[in-house]
Amino acid sequence: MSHSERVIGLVEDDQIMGESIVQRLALEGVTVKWWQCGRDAIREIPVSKLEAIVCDIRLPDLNGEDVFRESARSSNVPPFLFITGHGDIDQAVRLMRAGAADYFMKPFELDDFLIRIGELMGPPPASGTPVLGFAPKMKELERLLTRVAKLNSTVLIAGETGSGKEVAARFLHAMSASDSRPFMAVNCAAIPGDLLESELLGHEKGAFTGASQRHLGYAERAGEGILFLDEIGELRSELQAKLLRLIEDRSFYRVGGERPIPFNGRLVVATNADLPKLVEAGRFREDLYYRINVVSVRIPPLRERQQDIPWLMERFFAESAGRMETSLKGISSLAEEAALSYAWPGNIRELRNRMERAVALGLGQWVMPGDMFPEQSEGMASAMQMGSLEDVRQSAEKRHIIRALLATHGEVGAASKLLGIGRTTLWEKMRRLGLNDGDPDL
Ligand SMILES: Nc1ncnc2c1ncn2[C@@H]1O[C@H](COP(=O)(O)OP(=O)(O)OP(=O)(O)O)[C@@H](O)[C@H]1O
Repeated sequence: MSHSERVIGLVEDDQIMGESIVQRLALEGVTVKWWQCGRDAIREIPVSKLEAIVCDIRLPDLNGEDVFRESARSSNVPPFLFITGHGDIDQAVRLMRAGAADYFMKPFELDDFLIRIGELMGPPPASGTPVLGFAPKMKELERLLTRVAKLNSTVLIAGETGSGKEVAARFLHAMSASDSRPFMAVNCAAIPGDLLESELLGHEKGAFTGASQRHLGYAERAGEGILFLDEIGELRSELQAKLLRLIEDRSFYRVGGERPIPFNGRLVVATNADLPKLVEAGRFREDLYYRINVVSVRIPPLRERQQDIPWLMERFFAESAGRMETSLKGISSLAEEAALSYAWPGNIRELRNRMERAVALGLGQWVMPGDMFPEQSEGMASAMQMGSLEDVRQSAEKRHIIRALLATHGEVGAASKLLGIGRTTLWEKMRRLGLNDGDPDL
């Protein structure tokens, strides 16, 4: 369990028990607000933003049940976990019926107790500002990568070109405990095949003509950090075998080397190819595929997460406008609409490039569709003018809903209030406009 900057409450008068819980949770990155009597707890719980409360049943002034019932009056009561002695078991059961989350009978194993608290707290909340995207799929991906960052297994990131695989790998690195360690990115398709081995694994002096000095490869320079291999599907078969050995033995040989070099890093690989198909075609080793496919995540293409389009447009606009002299003040709604109806085959990279170009060349006050899509501006303008009233209404509605979702960090409930419609109606509209992934709770 690892929960940074998370706070739970503890109502416990026993000094030794209290201290051991506080210290143990501190090791897990959880801060504990500790009260030694019931009245103090009742007063402060409602204003303490707690994710869970651990409460002894016997307290010097009140009973744990009083603390629970008083706190339960507030609308946002965190889950209560009671600590009970043998004599209190009936009361603990009654409290569970009244809505308490669980109880632990003394004496208990602290590790089991911590696991239960971890379950009650749930995964860490996604931070207010998403890094990878606003769309529910991207928020889920962020949560998944945050969890995976704590492990040391190989991660396979699949996704179309330009969809943000490297950005996701860097996010994983930033979320891991070793974020101060190296992140070594290697694009297997960009380095000529005959050079890739020595770039990746290094070489000894004299290993081949021109090898005048020993060279440390990316795998070695990654140290205990991350070795990110992009376009893994492009790896030649000899190198596939060497990579398999690196994963299995956690060591490798520099070209021309006779001594195995330990690999202490974490391997993260990415592909835009369909690896199972490459395996079927005999172009990618099946054993290597299974080795790298321990944890796999897929980055959805931009067309499957339209909520992210206006958000990314604004980010890239601000970025480019901050770098260049421009008369532009912002993005027109027509440009936003055009971007929402475009398929983005080059995904985020294409969006970034198009926005950069628009800012560099745009002459008016607002980025217009023609600035972003010069190759089809005429066609688009006429398609827009000729669109049916229903099409126009739908695209305006879609844009407005996306704006509301952006303003409320993707909270459907809050967005529905902003839009003055019911949550179910908004949900239904989002489904119809292709703005959700089928999970009504997101
Ligand atoms: N969430 C994001 N926020 C801002 N920019 C992003 C995001 N995701 C990707 N980008 C930008 O989009 C471009 C492509 O991203 P990235 O290189 O991570 O994609 P990729 O899937 O690894 O591409 P390729 O398939 O070519 O290897 C980069 O300029 C990157 O900075």
